[in-house]
Amino acid sequence: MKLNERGLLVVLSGPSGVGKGTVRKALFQMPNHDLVYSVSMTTRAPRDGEIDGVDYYFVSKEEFLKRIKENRFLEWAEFVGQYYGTPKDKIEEQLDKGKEVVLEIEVEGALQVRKQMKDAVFIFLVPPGKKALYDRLKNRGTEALEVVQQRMAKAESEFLLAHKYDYIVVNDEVNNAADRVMAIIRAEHAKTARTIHNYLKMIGE
Ligand SMILES: Nc1ncnc2c1ncn2[C@@H]1O[C@H](COP(=O)(O)OP(=O)(O)OP(=O)(O)O)[C@@H](O)[C@H]1O
Ligand SMILES: Nc1nc2c(ncn2[C@@H]2O[C@H](COP(=O)(O)O)[C@@H](O)[C@H]2O)c(=O)[nH]1
Repeated sequence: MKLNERGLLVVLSGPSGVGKGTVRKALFQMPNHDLVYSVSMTTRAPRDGEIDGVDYYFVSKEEFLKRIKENRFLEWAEFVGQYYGTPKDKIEEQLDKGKEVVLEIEVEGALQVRKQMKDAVFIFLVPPGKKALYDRLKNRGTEALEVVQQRMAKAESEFLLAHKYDYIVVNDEVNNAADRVMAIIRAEHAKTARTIHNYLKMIGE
């Protein structure tokens, strides 16, 4: 194994509706990247156009709870009445292949990952303002107004945890935000800590 071969785990997080999915898709359209997206599992119903295995793995609550018991998630959380989790099976394999693995997850789950994956980079996406966040959530039109309010209330507590992240990126304009995230990924990839991790792994420590 070469010293810099292992990939970087990138945790893209932030309040619902800030634009994590939109920015992530812009990121994946950039040339010359080695990113792979970690498809999450959820108990919520698919939205129009969402594809099982692409946007999420959609499962029943029973199936999700069974997988929690079997310890098959890197992290999981209950978010406004539904379960969401990161299947752990492919993550290490992809990192060992040198891929940058992108998780797009809410705050509670991100902080669980922080405890386990010391080499990961944590990015908190913020909106240009709370009104913009509300407008984005409402105009997306995927949730009832009551759920939009619940997600906005959740966002209030999530903003208080932004200091636990390595970077805060403002999603004012999608391509600008994606450029900032890519700059972070490139800079973090080059950091010495990962080289040491890989060196220890290489010599079997
Ligand atoms: N920079 C931006 N300017 C204006 N609208 C945006 C911007 N980024 C995203 N949006 C819009 O905001 C809405 C929410 O975006 P998106 O679904 O990507 O958010 P999210 O953070 O992934 O949400 P969730 O956490 O609920 O999955 C979408 O309708 C999207 O088109
Ligand atoms: N902790 C986790 N959170 C996740 C995961 N996958 C998605 N999410 C986050 O949940 C909320 C709601 O998502 P939505 O698709 O219903 O709008 C949002 O913040 C997602 O980023 C996951 O695997 N773990």
